[in-house]
This record gives sequence, C-alpha cells and structure tokens, in this order.
Amino acid sequence: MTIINMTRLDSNAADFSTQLKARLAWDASEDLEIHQRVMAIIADVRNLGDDAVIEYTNRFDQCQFKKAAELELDKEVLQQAWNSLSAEKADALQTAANRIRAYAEEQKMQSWQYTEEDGTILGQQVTPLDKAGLYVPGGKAAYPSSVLMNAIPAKVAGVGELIMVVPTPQGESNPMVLAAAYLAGVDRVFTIGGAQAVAALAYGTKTIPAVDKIVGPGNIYVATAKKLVYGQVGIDMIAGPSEILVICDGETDPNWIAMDLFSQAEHDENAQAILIAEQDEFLDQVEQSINKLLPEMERAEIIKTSLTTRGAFIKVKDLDKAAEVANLIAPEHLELSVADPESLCRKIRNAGAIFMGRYTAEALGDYCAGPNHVLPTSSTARYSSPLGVYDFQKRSSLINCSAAGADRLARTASVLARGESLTAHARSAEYRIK
Ligand SMILES: NC(=O)c1ccc[n+]([C@@H]2O[C@H](COP(=O)([O-])OP(=O)(O)OC[C@H]3O[C@@H](n4cnc5c(N)ncnc54)[C@H](O)[C@@H]3O)[C@@H](O)[C@H]2O)c1
Ligand SMILES: N[C@H](CO)Cc1c[nH]c[nH+]1
Ligand SMILES: [Zn+2]
Repeated sequence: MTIINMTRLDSNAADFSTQLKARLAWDASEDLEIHQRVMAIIADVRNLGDDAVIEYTNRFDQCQFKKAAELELDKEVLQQAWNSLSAEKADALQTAANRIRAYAEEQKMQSWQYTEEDGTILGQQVTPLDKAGLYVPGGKAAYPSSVLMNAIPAKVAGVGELIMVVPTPQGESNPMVLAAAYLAGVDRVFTIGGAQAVAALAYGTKTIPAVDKIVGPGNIYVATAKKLVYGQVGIDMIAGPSEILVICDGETDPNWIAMDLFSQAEHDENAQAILIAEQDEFLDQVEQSINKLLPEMERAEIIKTSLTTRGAFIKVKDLDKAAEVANLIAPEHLELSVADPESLCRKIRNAGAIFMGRYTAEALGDYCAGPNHVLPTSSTARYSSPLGVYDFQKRSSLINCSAAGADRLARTASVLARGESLTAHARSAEYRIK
C-alpha cells in the first residue's frame, strides 16, 4: 500500500532552484507566528521571572510545579539515576562518553605567543567560559546522547559551571538523561524546556542562574528563542529540527537508505529528509522501501508528516551535480552513500557533518562515533560548525610592548591617530617615544 508519495524534483528543470527553495523554506507565516509567540514568552520571563517559567512549564509540558525550588533536581537524584542504570545502558553511555571526550580533546585551542626582535610579545590567551547553559531537548523524545554531546566538550574546555535544562513532559524525567548528566559532571539540572528555559538562562531568575552562553539543540521554539536572546548571551548556533541529505549512487540497499531517511524524520514533524540520486528506478525502489517499512516504525506518524511535508527526492544527472545541490542545501547531516566517498567529499563545502560510505549510517554519529551531534541546521552550515570545545573557549589578545617596541609602534600609531583627528590617542602613543 502506498502511504507516502515522495515529492520529486529534477535538478535539470528550469524552475528547480525555485522549487528547491520552497521545499527548504519554513512557511513564512508560521515562522512569524512562532517568532511572536517566543518573543512574548521571553518578555514574560524577563518581567515575572520564576512565576512565568513555572506557568509556561506547567502549560506546555503538562507539569504541576508550584514552587520554583521544585524545578531543580538534587545531585543525589542524578547519582541515584546513574547507580540504578542497567550494566548494558551504563556501558553504552560510558563508551559513548569516552569516544566523545577523545574526539573533543583534539579540538582544544591552546594559548600562544611569539616575541619580536625588540622584545615585544604578542599572543592570544585562551580561557574557558565561566558558566554555560546546556539545552537538552525533551519534548517528543528524551536525549541522553545530547547531554553527553553538550556537556563533555564544555568539561574538556574547563567551563566553571554547567547548568543544564531539560523539559520533563508530564513531570516524568528520563533516568538515562539524569544518569548522563551525572556521568558528564553537569553541576545543576533544571526540569524546564522550550523558550522559557532559554529566556531563564539568558536573563536569570531568582532560582535559575544567568549563564554566559547557551548551547544545544531543540525544536523550532528553542531555536527561535536562542536567536532572540543572542547578544544578551552567546549562543553556539541555530540547531533546530533535524535534517538529513543522502546522496546515493544507486548501489546501496534501498532499505538502508529508507531507514536512514526515517532516522532523522522520526525526530520531529518539522525534520527534513532528502535523497539525491541519478536514477529514477532507484528513487522508485527507495519509495517502495519507505512504504514497506513505515508501518513497522514506532513513530510512523511523525515520520509520515515529516516526509510528506518537508521531504524530497531530487534527481540529478551526475554526482558532480549532486555535490552542487548539496552545497546549496547546506544540510545538517550529509550521507555520501557512494562507491568513492573521498572524492565526492572533496566537492562538499557546506554540511554540518559528512558521513562517508555505505556503512556510515548517520545514526552512528548521533550516538557514539565521537564527533558532536549538535550541528547547524536550516542551511546555517554555510557559516556554522559543529558544537565543539572551541564553543566553550574564548580568546583574549595579548600585547606586551618592550620600551624599544613601544617607541617603534608609537611612531606609526601617532601618524594614524592624527589622521583620524584623535589627539588623545596620538599623545598617549607619543608619550612612549623615547
Ligand atoms: N540539531 C541538533 O543537533 C539536534 C539534536 C537533537 C535533537 N534535535 C532536534 O531537537 C528537537 C527536539 O524537539 P522536542 O520538541 O522533542 O524537544 P524540545 O525540548 O526542543 O522542545 C520541547 C519544548 O517546546 C516547547 N513547546 C512545545 N510546543 C509549544 C508551543 N505550542 N508553544 C510554545 N512552546 C512550545 C515546550 O516548552 C517544550 O518544553 C527536534 O526538532 C530534533 O530534531 C536537533
Ligand atoms: N540527530 C540528532 C541531531 O540532529 C541527534 C540525535 C540524538 N539522538 C538521536 N539523534
Ligand atoms: Zn538523530
């Protein structure tokens, strides 16, 4: 039975780029409505603090919180969750944590400096953030893996305090999420989510501390809130509803490709899954696999909505064209399910993470390959990178002039300052001329 007819685009068609843009775009009217709703939530949290956080949490997550103190989980609760975990689950979390940490260690930026001939020293001092806010999504699924992906790079960077927020729909917290927070060394956990959690971390309330930067993925409300509080706090990137783009040469098992598309579609009705291939027959086979496998899925309804409203099959004339289209889409995840992924990879400029070869299912990266799964979405991979240790570090420039160095630099600075009619700058520099 055909449940889903995938929207098909042809990169040779005259109106291809208009059609592709329309498929990638988020409906503008809906976008505006969400923007306004999120602005109102942020304003309420700024004005009413904990009361607004409690009211929105009770409303959106069907909770029954009465006092702000109830929003925080005790450290013992986290430890208890870890202690009660089955050996299999504890092992899996530990294995994933070890691999994520090993990869993160490679990303750590170091301070550096060099000395000029006259003794002047120039350099850069790298310091960790004092306080980071970690958003762990939890509306439609629980994400222990996102706890590790957020917290471990922050720990490797040496962040002073890690404040995690995670929604608990119906007041139910997920034991594996709490255990992961314990394992990763999160300092404080608040059971709140959505735009209200982002606003609380940005502006602070009596109970929830303001942080320096908010990182982590979330749904459209979370991603919009992060955009709106940027400036008050730092943010890592726009990491909204998940996306997958698969380029296949037609030689991978169609069931594998269908399941890879499902793996991101099952996150959210707004998730986006796209397949690019050269042969109509292969696209037909994957569509048949989709319709065969969908009824077996626990989250069939979410997958169906995602594939129907945001999914697409794109036919291209060759793999060069596929790479060109992928660069336009700039997907969060890009699978290169082809015989020679290395050469195709060299043509890719815009993608959050690239999964190379038929065996590298994107799902492996979601949990335990090592690289971070918090990745830029909505084409922001054109200018953003995966979450990493560098997101929790900042740089200060270092300038330490010797007397001879100051004399030399002051002569140049004086001319430039007078050229800008900034006399105090010029005279300040000139005092240092011998
Ligand atoms: N890009 C990444 O790295 C990455 C990683 C993991 C998950 N994800 C994505 O994160 C998202 C998780 O979404 P989720 O919904 O499961 O959890 P979530 O925690 O992001 O969102 C749940 C919150 O949304 C808010 N909300 C829900 N309906 C609302 C409404 N009508 N008005 C205002 N606020 C509302 C509520 O406050 C709720 O607490 C998915 O889209 C998934 O694809 C992305
Ligand atoms: N695919 C998500 C990032 O877009 C990450 C994730 C966590 N768990 C499963 N998947
Ligand atoms: Zn995923």
